[in-house]
Amino acid sequence: MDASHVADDLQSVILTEQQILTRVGELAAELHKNFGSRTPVLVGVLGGAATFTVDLARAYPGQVEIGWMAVKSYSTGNRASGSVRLLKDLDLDITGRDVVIVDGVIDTGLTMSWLIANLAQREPASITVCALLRKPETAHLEAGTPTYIGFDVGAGLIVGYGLDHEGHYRNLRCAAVLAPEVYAARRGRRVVPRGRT
Ligand SMILES: O=P(O)(O)OC[C@H]1O[C@H](OP(=O)(O)OP(=O)(O)O)[C@H](O)[C@@H]1O
Ligand SMILES: Nc1nc2[nH]cnc2c(=O)[nH]1
Repeated sequence: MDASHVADDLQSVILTEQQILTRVGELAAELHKNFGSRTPVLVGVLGGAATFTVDLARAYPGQVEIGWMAVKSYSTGNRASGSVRLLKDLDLDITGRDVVIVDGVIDTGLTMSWLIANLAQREPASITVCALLRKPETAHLEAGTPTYIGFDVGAGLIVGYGLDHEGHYRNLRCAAVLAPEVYAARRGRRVVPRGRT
C-alpha cells in the first residue's frame, strides 16, 4: 500500500520502498558472505519484522530456514527496568545452528537483549542480529554479538514496512515518522488516527 491515503498522519517518509529493498538485498548478501554454504535460521520477531524477514529471506542468495517468535516488551524507556514476555516460541530446534535474529527496529535494546539471552540457552552454534532500523540510543547495546543494521534512524516513532502504531500502518511500503499529534495519542487517550473512521 502506498502512503498517500494516510499522508496527513505522517511527518515524513524517511525511507522509500526502493531504498529499503536495495538495503535488504545488501544485508542478505553480507549475511550470505558470512555464512557461506551453511544454512542459517532466520528468527523473525513478530509482528514488526514479518515483512523484513520475508524480504530478507527472498533476497538471500542461498538456503535459509525461517522461524518466528512473538514477544511483548514492557519498556520503561531503558533496558535495565523493562521486562519481556514470550507470546509465541520458535517451533524449530536451533541446537548447533547459526541463528539470525531478525527484527524491524532496535530502540531501547530490551527486546533484542532478551532474545539473545533466551536463544543462547538453546546452544546454537552462533547468534547474529539483523535489524532493519536502529534508534540513536542503542548504538552500543549489541556489543559482543555480530550485528547487521539496515539504517540508523532518528528518535521519532517509525511506522510502515511492518512497523505499526496501535496496529495500523504495517502495510505501508515505505518507512515514515509518525506525526507527533498521532504519536501523542499513544500515551493516554485512544485516538483514531486522522483520516480513519
Ligand atoms: O528495542 P526495544 O525498545 O525493545 O523495541 C524494539 C521492539 O519494538 C518493536 O516491537 P513492538 O513492541 O512495537 O511490537 P510489534 O512487534 O507487535 O510491533 C520492534 O519490532 C521490536 O521488537
Ligand atoms: N513501530 C515502532 N515500534 C517501535 N518500538 C520501538 N521503537 C519503535 C518505532 O520507532 N516504531
